[in-house]
Amino acid sequence: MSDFQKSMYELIVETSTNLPHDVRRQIERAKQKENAGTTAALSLATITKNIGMADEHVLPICQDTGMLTFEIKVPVGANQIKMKRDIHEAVKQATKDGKLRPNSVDSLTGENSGDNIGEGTPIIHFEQWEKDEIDARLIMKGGGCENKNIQYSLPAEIEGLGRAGRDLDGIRKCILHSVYQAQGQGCSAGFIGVGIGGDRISSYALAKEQLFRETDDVNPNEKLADLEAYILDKANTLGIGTMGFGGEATLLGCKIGAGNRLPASFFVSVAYNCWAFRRLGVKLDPKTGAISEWLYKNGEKVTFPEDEVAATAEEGANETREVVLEAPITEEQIRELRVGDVAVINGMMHTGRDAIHHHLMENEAPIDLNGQVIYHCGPVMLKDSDGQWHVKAAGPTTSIREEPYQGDIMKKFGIRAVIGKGGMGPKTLKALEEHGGVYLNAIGGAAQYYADCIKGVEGVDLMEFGIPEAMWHLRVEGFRAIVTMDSHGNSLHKDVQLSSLERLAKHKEKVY
Ligand SMILES: O=C(O)C[C@H](O)C(=O)O
Ligand code: SF4
Repeated sequence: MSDFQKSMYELIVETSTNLPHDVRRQIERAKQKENAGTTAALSLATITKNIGMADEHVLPICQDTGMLTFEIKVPVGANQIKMKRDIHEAVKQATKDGKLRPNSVDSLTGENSGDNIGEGTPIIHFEQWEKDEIDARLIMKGGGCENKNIQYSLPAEIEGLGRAGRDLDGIRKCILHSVYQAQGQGCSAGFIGVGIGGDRISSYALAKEQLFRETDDVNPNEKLADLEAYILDKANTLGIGTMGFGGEATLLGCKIGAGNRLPASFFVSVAYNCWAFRRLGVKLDPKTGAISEWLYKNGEKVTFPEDEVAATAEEGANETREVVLEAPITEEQIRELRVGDVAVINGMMHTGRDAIHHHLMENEAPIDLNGQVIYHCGPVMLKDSDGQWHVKAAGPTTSIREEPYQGDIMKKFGIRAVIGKGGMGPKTLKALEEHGGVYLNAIGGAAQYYADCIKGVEGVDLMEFGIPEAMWHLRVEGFRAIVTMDSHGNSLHKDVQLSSLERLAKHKEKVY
């Protein structure tokens, strides 16, 4: 099986860089629904441009290359120990080549292993079957959408929907609520896999398993097929939209599986996957380990036009105001910004995510941050032979994790703008108002699109936190992000959350 390692390397690279055909078709469908010129349409155009760029340059679609999970079916007698070793080598190589971000972090020390190999990572499941061939599938599910997974234990009281009992209607309420509670934070429009029954663990496993179904298949169980169609239809009336900016496309796929449960337990588990739905598979010759067939590549491969972002921006030009910002930014400049404006950033910005925010609470900053822009981002970086760093992927990370720190840090260091995704909460909103700060929402997952705006890496501090968590000093040009929280107490996120809750409550009445 000399080719097995090579095949696994190909599977990893392809999964990270080339979105499956069925996923592309769903994104295209969502695009048709959005009205040209709206923020939702502009965001979707950025997403599709990013998909094209990743494909063309063979680079990660999103900088968070996720928790690598391999599901492998093998004929009797296959050497699983050797296969596991080969997968580890392939993962290390793909990390070295910038196709994967080093994503394996020691939970106790915080140390990043640097090569994606660590206690429990990557996840590899083997199962024997009676067929002669090997079937290897891989899903790379990012941390932001993983954080939006949710598990319900019925009966339960569901926000907006009331009592959910141990029946199909109770299940319906849980699933609808799961989409509402994710808002835009898992980089909507997303896909969900649902597991009904089992114990807590197998229920979640069943949910994740559903994500391996083709997005346009039909559930053989009629009741579940009906529920899937219902959820897809109704979730798209919630008005959460792409990145939670409001709009028509909130959910792109819903797949539900059911297993038996214990008499005393009734779990409904939901695995939320962002639009950057990276899962592929291959069939392999068991003797050589060579790829004989790719999975999830049947039907039309939609490719997206390159110039659509510019065209969509133009169509919306009458409704949105563009403001150019370059650090150091003054309080007056910030006070002029309103929710809905598009900020175009030139000059310097500095990355800072979980470890940096935690660090800055207690320590001084490594550089003067007065009037500066902080970017919630953990990029994929590669060093060349001259010791110069290059950005390989650099989209935003979920900002809400910094909610306990952000306001204090902005005030302490005089930071004027933070860029991230998914929005922040009341504490930050209040600080923006008091201090004169702004929150800018970049398009989650658009890691190639933003990497292209980064024209130079001027340095790095706090590398001891690992590549994704270090503070990178980046020089950018034409980096576009939308003002979604301003210094006048306005928050698009708050508004969308409230209006989507009202819409959710319309589905309170019994359906099943
Ligand atoms: O870790 C990241 O870079 C992003 C993460 O997947 C997120 O969605 O917040
Ligand atoms: S940043 Fe968004 S697109 Fe990327 S892994 Fe996280 S949730 Fe998915």
